[in-house]
Amino acid sequence: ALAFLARPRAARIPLKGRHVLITGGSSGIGLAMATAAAREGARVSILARNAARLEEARGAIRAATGRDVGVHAADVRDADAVARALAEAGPVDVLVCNHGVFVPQELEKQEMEEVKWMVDINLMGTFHLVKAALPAMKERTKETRLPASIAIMSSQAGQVGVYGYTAYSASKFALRGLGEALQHEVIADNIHVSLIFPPDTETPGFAEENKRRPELTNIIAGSSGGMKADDVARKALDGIKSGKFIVPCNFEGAMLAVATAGLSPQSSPLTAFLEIIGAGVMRFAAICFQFNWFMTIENWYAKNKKHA
Ligand SMILES: NC(=O)C1=CN([C@@H]2O[C@H](COP(=O)(O)OP(=O)(O)OC[C@H]3O[C@@H](n4cnc5c(N)ncnc54)[C@H](OP(=O)(O)O)[C@@H]3O)[C@@H](O)[C@H]2O)C=CC1
Ligand SMILES: CCCCCCCCCCCCCCCC(=O)[C@@H](N)CO
Repeated sequence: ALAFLARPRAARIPLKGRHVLITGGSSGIGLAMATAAAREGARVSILARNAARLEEARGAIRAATGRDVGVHAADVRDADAVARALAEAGPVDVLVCNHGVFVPQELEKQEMEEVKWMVDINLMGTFHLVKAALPAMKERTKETRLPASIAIMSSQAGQVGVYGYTAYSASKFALRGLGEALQHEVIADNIHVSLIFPPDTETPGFAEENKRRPELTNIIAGSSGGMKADDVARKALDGIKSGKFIVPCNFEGAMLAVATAGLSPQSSPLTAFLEIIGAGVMRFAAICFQFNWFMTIENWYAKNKKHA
């Protein structure tokens, strides 16, 4: 029955010879994805703010793959700049909205300016990109008759709220709402939406984050094993190519995907089956994880009150 029910229908989305545009492609996960996509024979464009870092990435990708990538300097917060960059880059087959910023801090201590900055880049920036890319993407799927993809980089902090991440988690949860609704709107044009949910990943951005990370954020996020950017990039591209809506990256991520399946689209009958069978068990696991996290918080506050 699930083979009949599962929607949208499974798709294979090839990368070879197609135009893949990756935001945040000058660093970390985005750079790893750009390199892997170029290696697979895609025509790759990368977009970020800093032109010097973009050129550096272009050199690194050329050294690693022998392929040249297009670079576009734009701030995703600037809708006009994004539209200009997309016009310059030409029609996209696979749009990867990977750009993102993260500064963890208890909300009480975090300036509203920093909260707005994270929401503006992580959430509003993704709206700007999709709006700018969609018209030409639709034309292109009509012409080529090949399925296209809009991939959005969330985070495991976009599946479960984590201490120190009120702003970041909010921006990443929001991307899921955007993605679920968008999938309804673009399926008629043969466009598949993928949401990617990595755990802590070794990147320049993560090294920066660690300088300011509250101890409790560290402990709770540590419930999921860390990954290397190349491995996240591999999982992300495989997920995109098979048109998966939810793309987990490690074992804990696979459990989280079942625990938070909700009303998400599911094209795989096998995964749908695992979600149905696993629902009760994973809810129990989730209760255990939350018990553990609340105990950790309680103990940490009891210990640190003495110093206050
Ligand atoms: N590393 C991790 O632990 C995890 C990361 N993620 C997510 O993965 C994505 C990539 O993270 P990671 O590789 O660590 O990040 P990095 O900080 O290493 O790289 C971020 C990239 O985004 C670009 N970027 C940032 N702000 C803007 C902007 N306003 N406009 C255009 N481009 C921008 C940066 O370039 P520039 O500064 O030049 O604009 C850079 O290329 C993010 O969405 C992040 O939330 C999810 C889970 C875990
Ligand atoms: C029911 C089963 C539960 C399974 C285990 C749950 C583990 C949850 C851990 C959440 C980790 C959040 C990491 C965020 C990383 C990130 O986005 C930052 N580094 C910023 O980039």
